[in-house]
Amino acid sequence: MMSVKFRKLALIGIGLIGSSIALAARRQGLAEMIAISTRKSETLEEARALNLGDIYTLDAAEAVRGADLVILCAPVGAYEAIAKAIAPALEPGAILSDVGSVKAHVVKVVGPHVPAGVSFIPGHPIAGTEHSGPSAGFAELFAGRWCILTPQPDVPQAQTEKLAAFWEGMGSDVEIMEAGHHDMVLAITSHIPHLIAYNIVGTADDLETVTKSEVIKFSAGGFRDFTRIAASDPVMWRDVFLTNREAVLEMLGRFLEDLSVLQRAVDSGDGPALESIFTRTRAIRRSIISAGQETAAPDFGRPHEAPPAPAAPLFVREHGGGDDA
Ligand SMILES: NC(=O)C1=CN([C@@H]2O[C@H](COP(=O)(O)OP(=O)(O)OC[C@H]3O[C@@H](n4cnc5c(N)ncnc54)[C@H](O)[C@@H]3O)[C@@H](O)[C@H]2O)C=CC1
Ligand SMILES: O=C(O)C(=O)Cc1ccc(O)cc1
Repeated sequence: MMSVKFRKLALIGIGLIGSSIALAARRQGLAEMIAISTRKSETLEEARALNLGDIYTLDAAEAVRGADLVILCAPVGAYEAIAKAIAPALEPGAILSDVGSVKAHVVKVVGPHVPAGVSFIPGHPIAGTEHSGPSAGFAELFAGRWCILTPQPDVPQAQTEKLAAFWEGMGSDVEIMEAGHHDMVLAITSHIPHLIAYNIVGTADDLETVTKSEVIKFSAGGFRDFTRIAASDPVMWRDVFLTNREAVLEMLGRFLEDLSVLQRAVDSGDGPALESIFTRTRAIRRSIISAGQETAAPDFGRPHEAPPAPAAPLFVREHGGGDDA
């Protein structure tokens, strides 16, 4: 594994992800100096009290001046304004990256502001929690987790390798992907699951026939898991759904079709259909576990192998189903 040390790492935004990068980069000796910039002075003071960096400033351009690695760690909706503000201060030879949960939008709004000679390599660590803010971070967050990089066409290979070495230094495995494809993959594996969690917790809260105290008192494991996800940061997730609209709507369409298959099976008392769907999904969960991807409790050190893809579509839709339905 290639080892790397950046001269000055600038983190713009210092919540869960920014603070985890600061802690991991310092622990692993991946940067000589860490500059931190936030929008609000309270957050900056919180970061200073936690001793997350070496330089603290409310001026993002000042943070990136002289930096050879700049990582945007704010909600995606703030990126365009940040890109405009830092563009004149970015040094030739620097790497500009980010950690946002969507990628095509980031390429679209940040890309036009990137000066010549700066390598723009958007990224996304597939690691997080439902907590937010500078005190939520921890150095082990990225260990054993994937980080997806989406290098832009004219970026020198050596720069991508340097950024990959940085993430590997924090314990991640790196995969290179095209931004639009990333957004499709994450829409189904992360964005739709969050939407479902926000919805089910809201629905349960709105019921008249079942009281709030009954929901709390009798919430079984499944519902509790949903409430954890539904506690995720509202601003960050608002921005995910505003900026990955197309991929989310495409996957949501598929999801709703499959949900109506289940609805019909319940309505008509079709036991064999229900059992067959549940048998397939149980096998998928077991294949993920046997590949070492998931454990019963959160485990930040687990390895990750892609689970085998199911051989056939899980749901048979009325119009015949199939991958391109
Ligand atoms: N929370 C998670 O589990 C994961 C989040 N991400 C991505 O990481 C990014 C940051 O997320 P978190 O650290 O979880 O959020 P967070 O809410 O913990 O932190 C965001 C930080 O950004 C800064 N900020 C907020 N608004 C800003 C603005 N308008 N201009 C400049 N700075 C601003 C503040 O310092 C704030 O503390 C997001 O783009 C998100 O999509 C990626 C992987 C996992
Ligand atoms: O807390 C959880 O279960 C998550 O799903 C964390 C997460 C949230 C957003 C991302 O873009 C990546 C990972």
